[in-house]
Amino acid sequence: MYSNTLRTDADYEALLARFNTFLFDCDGNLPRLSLPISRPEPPSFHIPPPCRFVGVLWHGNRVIPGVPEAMNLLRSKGKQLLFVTNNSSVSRAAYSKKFAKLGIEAHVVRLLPARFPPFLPPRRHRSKLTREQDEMFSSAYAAAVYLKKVVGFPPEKKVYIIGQSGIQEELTAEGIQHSGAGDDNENMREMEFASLEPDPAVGAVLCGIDFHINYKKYAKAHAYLTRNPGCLFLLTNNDSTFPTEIGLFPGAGAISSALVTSTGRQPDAILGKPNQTMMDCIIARYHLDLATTLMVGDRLDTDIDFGNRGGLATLAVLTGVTTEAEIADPSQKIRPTFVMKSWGDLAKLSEN
Ligand SMILES: O=C(O)[C@H](O)[C@H](O)COP(=O)(O)O
Ligand SMILES: [Mg+2]
Repeated sequence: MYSNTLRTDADYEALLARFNTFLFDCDGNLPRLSLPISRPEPPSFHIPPPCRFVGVLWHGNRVIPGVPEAMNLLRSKGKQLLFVTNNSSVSRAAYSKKFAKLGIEAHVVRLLPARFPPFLPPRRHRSKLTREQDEMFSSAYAAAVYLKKVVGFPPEKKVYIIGQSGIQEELTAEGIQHSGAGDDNENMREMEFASLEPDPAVGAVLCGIDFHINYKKYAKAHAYLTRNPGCLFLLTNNDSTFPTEIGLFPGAGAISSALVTSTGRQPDAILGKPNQTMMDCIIARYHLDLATTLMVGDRLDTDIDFGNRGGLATLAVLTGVTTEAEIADPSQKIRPTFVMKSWGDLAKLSEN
């Protein structure tokens, strides 16, 4: 048993009294990605064998019992909620659809479509949220802000993307030109190397989770990274695995490792959890008081390490990738401040 496992109403009340801002991990699955659930919703909440939940808030297309009520309780007490995901496959706006579908209130800015021409969008496309009201942070957004604000990426240069629409839309929203991603989903024909002539405008390769990865994308990224040593090599995140409702599959880190092998280069920056670039963005954007901010996640090597390194208290839930035995293991180097069986357990307080 871990020394600081919360289980009683008094434990939960003390947690709410101590913290004002709650950062939540979200987890991989999204509507278009999770496997279609053909059977009708079972009357009771049934966890299909052989896997457990895969996260903090939801399990595939099903919200973890008690989570919406627990989140409403936090909002009723005036707490600040932020959602932080390493999943770069879709934009933050797409996440807002998932939250709505699962009954979790989340204030997420709406982005322009990836192909939107670079002029002022019509009113219907402009988000009504201010940046401070936006509650969603993704590794794709962190990468776009890093390129814009930290690198000062030249407007005439392009980013070659191994990844999906999430990265395209976040780069477009920051006015950064890009190529690759879905444009290269169709693999090259045998030995058609002449067609891979690199685009001289490319000044960075940005790699994230890509469910349509192929040799053409790897060949183009390899060419950019080896022919021009000045070409930046950036990862949205390097999670080893991607969590789904039927288990773990290769993650963004597995996708980018092929480029590390072929180019002999290490990434110049990795933007997602547990790396602190995203944490620095969040702390600066929301002027967080670290003493009253809690990071809630299910993975020790990303969520909990992210919070620990950022100087936050951390809470590991047991509805995801990490088990209590792993946390309690004396050799475990990444230790959360607290452990809870499920974040949904907090809903009990709203019944009082
Ligand atoms: O491989 C990945 O990209 C990650 O496993 C995945 O997206 C994690 O998402 P998070 O748990 O940070 O919401
Ligand atoms: Mg997670």
